Amino acid sequence: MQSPHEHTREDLQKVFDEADCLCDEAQVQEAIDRMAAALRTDLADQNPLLFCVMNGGLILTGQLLPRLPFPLQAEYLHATRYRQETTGGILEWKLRPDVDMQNRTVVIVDDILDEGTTLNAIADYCRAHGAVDVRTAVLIDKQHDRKARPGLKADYTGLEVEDRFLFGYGMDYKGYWRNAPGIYAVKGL
Ligand SMILES: O=P(O)(O)OC[C@H]1O[C@H](OP(=O)(O)OP(=O)(O)O)[C@H](O)[C@@H]1O
Ligand SMILES: Nc1nc2[nH]cnc2c(=O)[nH]1
Repeated sequence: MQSPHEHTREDLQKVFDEADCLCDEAQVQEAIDRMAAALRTDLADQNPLLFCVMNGGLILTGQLLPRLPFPLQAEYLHATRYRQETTGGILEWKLRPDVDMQNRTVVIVDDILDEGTTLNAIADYCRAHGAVDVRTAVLIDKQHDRKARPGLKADYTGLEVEDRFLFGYGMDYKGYWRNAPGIYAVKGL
């Protein structure tokens, strides 16, 4: 793995400056509003247990939670498949959830459903640990035919985006630019 110091501030700024903005902040905010409305309709009386999938799910979770004004329990877990690379490998658990899921409605919140392996594995883990209803929520669904199962979708999706390497709103470019205020595609990727 590269040390962060191998990426200079100038190089990282160039990645941002040359990237294509696929969805601006207003579009992302509208998408989060729509997701929150659907979650309120479906889950307000379910006392759900919501997991933020670190690190990428951090921003979506942080922006969804204040839009969900009903009793829910918020926790986090950490699973990674890409580390700081642009292609995925085997799912690695960095922190498994440490909370009783027996008979709970669980909502898993992540930034992106790409191939779907990460969300599938987390959902299976929650069901195996007693969750009775597992819902998945992602800001981005990347459009291609490499899904872990044909037609795989999250229960709640913010935006459908073309098959490029993306950063922003939680998604990283080599550990950077999770803070980019929109959905960006790296030039040439
Ligand atoms: O649908 P998939 O092909 O499985 O990819 C999606 C996953 O990839 C990213 O995580 P990553 O492993 O990069 O970890 P991060 O959240 O720390 O960036 C993203 O946050 C999702 O969890
Ligand atoms: N940052 C980032 N992480 C991902 N994980 C799966 N696909 C992507 C992507 O396009 N960008």
